[in-house]
Amino acid sequence: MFKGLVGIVTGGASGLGKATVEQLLKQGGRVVICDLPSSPGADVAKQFGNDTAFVPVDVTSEQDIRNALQTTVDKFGRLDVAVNCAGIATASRIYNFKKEQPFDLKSFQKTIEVNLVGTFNVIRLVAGLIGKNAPNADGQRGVIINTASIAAFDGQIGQAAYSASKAGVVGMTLPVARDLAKQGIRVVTIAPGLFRTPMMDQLPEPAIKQLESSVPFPSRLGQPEEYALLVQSIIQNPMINGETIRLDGSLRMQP
Ligand SMILES: NC(=O)C1=CN([C@@H]2O[C@H](COP(=O)(O)OP(=O)(O)OC[C@H]3O[C@@H](n4cnc5c(N)ncnc54)[C@H](O)[C@@H]3O)[C@@H](O)[C@H]2O)C=CC1
Ligand SMILES: C[C@]12CCC(=O)C=C1CC[C@@H]1[C@@H]2[C@@H](O)C[C@@]2(C)[C@H]1CC[C@]2(O)C(=O)C=O
Repeated sequence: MFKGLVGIVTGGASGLGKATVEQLLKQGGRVVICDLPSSPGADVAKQFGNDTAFVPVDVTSEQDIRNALQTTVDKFGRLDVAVNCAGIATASRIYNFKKEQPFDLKSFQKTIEVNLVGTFNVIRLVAGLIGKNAPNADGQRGVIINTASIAAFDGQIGQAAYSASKAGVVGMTLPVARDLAKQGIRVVTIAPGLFRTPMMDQLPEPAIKQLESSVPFPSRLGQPEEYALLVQSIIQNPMINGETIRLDGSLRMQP
């Protein structure tokens, strides 16, 4: 279905990103996995075979993303789709009254830097390469897909930094889609609810069970493959643009 399609997936060594890489490959695409040098990205690429490459990147670095784009062109000749999955989850209350300690500013800045600035950095750089493609019959040159979170809308206690970073991704989706509309590049954001990934696996099982029971239906954590299926649908459907799609089993997070 995606024969000839070339994608970049940030955070592609783990969780939602890794499932996306697998789905794109299954559909006949070729994929560059971008993830931290400390990630298992090299092993993951080896496991997936010749239609993948791993480029160690920090999404906040311009040079790293330029290197990834150069590898994409050298190895696969073009870029059609970029999926932003790289992200970190942090938690802290705005003020700890017992310790008389305000939220650590560096931690806030780091969360914004990776989740928001990193996503922006990738979008602004991949747009140039996708824009070089010849348009299809519909005028489309490619698609950029971002990952926010339902925390962008229903931020819980302790999520000021994480929610702000993800709300920033939601907020820039429409203006960036408008910026790139003339070039025929679509921009869409997915806001996942609770998904079973290494990010979530850090929690003790009883906490996971409790989180599962909070999802109305289906009352379980989402599977990374279900996120990847939405990525596939977004790529396939040319009318989806400038929108954030919740993927959450109708969960609305409690305070
Ligand atoms: N798992 C969940 O329930 C949900 C996840 N999300 C978001 O989905 C995205 C993927 O999360 P998961 O797959 O669950 O997490 P994960 O922890 O399994 O994967 C995240 C990947 O991002 C990479 N990464 C982190 N910082 C990076 C940086 N500066 N540069 C490059 N790569 C970096 C990590 O090395 C890791 O491989 C994240 O943005 C997360 O905030 C959103 C809502 C729910
Ligand atoms: C903070 C949460 C929820 C409460 C808990 O027992 C453990 C947690 C750690 C992982 C967090 C949990 C929740 O806030 C939702 C997120 C932030 C989760 C990591 C990803 C997450 O599912 C998300 O981004 C949801 O939108």
